[in-house]
Amino acid sequence: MTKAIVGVIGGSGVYHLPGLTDLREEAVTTPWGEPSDALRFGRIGDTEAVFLARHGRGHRFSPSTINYRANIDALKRVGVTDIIALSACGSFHRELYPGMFVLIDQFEDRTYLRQSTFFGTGLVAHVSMAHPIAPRLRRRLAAAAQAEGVAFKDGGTYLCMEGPQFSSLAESLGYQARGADVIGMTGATEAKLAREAEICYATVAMVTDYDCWHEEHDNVDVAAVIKVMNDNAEKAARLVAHALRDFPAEHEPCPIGSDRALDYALITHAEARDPELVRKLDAVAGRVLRPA
Ligand SMILES: CSC[C@H]1O[C@H](OP(=O)(O)O)[C@H](O)[C@@H]1O
Ligand SMILES: Nc1ncnc2[nH]cnc12
Repeated sequence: MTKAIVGVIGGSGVYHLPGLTDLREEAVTTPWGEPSDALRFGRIGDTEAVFLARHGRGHRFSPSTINYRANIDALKRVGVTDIIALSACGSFHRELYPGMFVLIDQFEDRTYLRQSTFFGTGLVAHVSMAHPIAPRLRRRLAAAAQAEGVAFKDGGTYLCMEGPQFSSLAESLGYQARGADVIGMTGATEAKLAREAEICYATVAMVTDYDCWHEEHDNVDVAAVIKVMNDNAEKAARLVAHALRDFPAEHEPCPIGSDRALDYALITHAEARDPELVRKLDAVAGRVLRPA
């Protein structure tokens, strides 16, 4: 049996997780460098949880300079099986208003300045990203939102831009026309790495603004995002606490195989693998790389 341990990644405006009991903090180092912050271990109900501030406390890292690989490796290294990612986002629909949550099920990745894979020369892997969000985890979040009376939309596409600047009007209208529902700068990179690390991943996209396309609303700025997030922090904490209190003790196998993503992904022949890269992958891919 694999014990369920839930990682919670807090984004803009979420640098702590209220409700974590038996709190303990540990700086975890990884072969990919330093995570954004120390991991904070604790529990909610009987469920073990680990909190990580994506941008670090004080918001030190920009979406392009976050060491996503170190963040995901660190969570994997301490046994995290499922990640709930909390993310602020802009909305492309009038009915997805600031304060509403979207349990997205798709990403479009338009980033270009980050490391979004653990693999490469010496060990090539191609995992499926057809369905980036773990459906069972998403259902748990939907049930928790429902039970807590939090307004949410079930499903949606998150367009992940590089940033750090917000979009131009032409870009915003273009993303809207191509069917994106919300926009942020972090989710797709994290989801790809979580999939490679065989961790179930689901995003709570919290709408903070209408980007810059809505004639009756101001163009997004940081102050607006943080103001809505401050108003929402308590709602997000309630949703997470509810989901964790109801979490099963044993990790449930993912129906789409997020937790076995490497079963058919490695293509480099054993004799052609770079031993140094194999060593770096001890936590992320140990399940399939360790001799039987
Ligand atoms: C502060 S506005 C832009 C910033 O907010 C979002 O952060 P996160 O996804 O970590 O909640 C967005 O992705 C940008 O990083
Ligand atoms: N409009 C927006 N664009 C990109 N990232 C965001 N995070 C919050 N609002 C955003």
